[in-house]
Amino acid sequence: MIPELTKSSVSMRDPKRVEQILTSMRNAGSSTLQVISDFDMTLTRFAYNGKRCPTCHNILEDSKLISEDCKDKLQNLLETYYPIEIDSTRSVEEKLPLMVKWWTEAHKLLVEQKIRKDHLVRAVKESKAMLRDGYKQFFDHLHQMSVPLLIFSAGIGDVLEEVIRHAGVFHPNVKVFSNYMDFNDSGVLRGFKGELIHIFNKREGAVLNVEHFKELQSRFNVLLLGDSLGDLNMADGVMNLQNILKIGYLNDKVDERRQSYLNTYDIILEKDETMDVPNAILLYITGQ
Ligand SMILES: Nc1ccn([C@@H]2O[C@H](COP(=O)(O)O)[C@@H](O)[C@H]2O)c(=O)n1
Repeated sequence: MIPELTKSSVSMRDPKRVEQILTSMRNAGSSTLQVISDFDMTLTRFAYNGKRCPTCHNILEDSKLISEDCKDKLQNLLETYYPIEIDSTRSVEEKLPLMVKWWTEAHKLLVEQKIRKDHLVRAVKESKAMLRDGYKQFFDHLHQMSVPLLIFSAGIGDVLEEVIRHAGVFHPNVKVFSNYMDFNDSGVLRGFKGELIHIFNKREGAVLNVEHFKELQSRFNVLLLGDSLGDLNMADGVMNLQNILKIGYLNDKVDERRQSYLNTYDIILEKDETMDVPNAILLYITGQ
């Protein structure tokens, strides 16, 4: 049906069900579709030439905007909490308070650095952040077909926006839910706006943004892209949901986590740094 689904990186728990969902979504047409995607390590690459690529937080951590002492502290936090984030032996209940602690401590350290809003452009430009291969086709196709793309990220909204603006794909059909920085009148970081979004509270974030989903009521078919089990809840605010196809990038600790991803995502992409499969699926659904 879609040749890319036979790639060696692709696994499916129930290929027949995937086929049924795809047929249903294609028959309903692109006017009924919305795409909801995570950002870090889903739209961005996990690794390039064997080296880890940065998340939104890492872009700041690696930049000249942060003192060496602060870099060490943020690195310690990463080394402590990232292994917990991806630990398949711990429950979400056990991880949740630890994730809140990680995000809260990291944001406090960033605020202490008195980061200037007008320096973010340069930090992104000088960073090693990379969108996945095929990103341009993904963003441009959704734009051409007027399909809304919601990027739902526990990263930093201001940095995320700059990454996609820098790549020339921040089209008007893109909306972002994320942690946005709060700058004072002089353009200096003084905190973060609204409720904290971390990887395990995207359900609450989705429900809080009811107005967005109300506007998209007629788009009852959802293509969801994520890289963590927390991303599975990103579509919880969608109204009149009829079909949802969940694609999960499995980037790290692949053998330990394969079964839980197979149980929860419809399609999993193991160590696949491309947008080939989402792009092929979008072309199919939109009848191109
Ligand atoms: N201080 C931090 C906190 C989180 N991260 C990573 O960011 C990712 C969250 O962003 P999504 O777009 O994937 O929702 C998450 O996977 C954390 O590993 C970080 O790098 N530093």
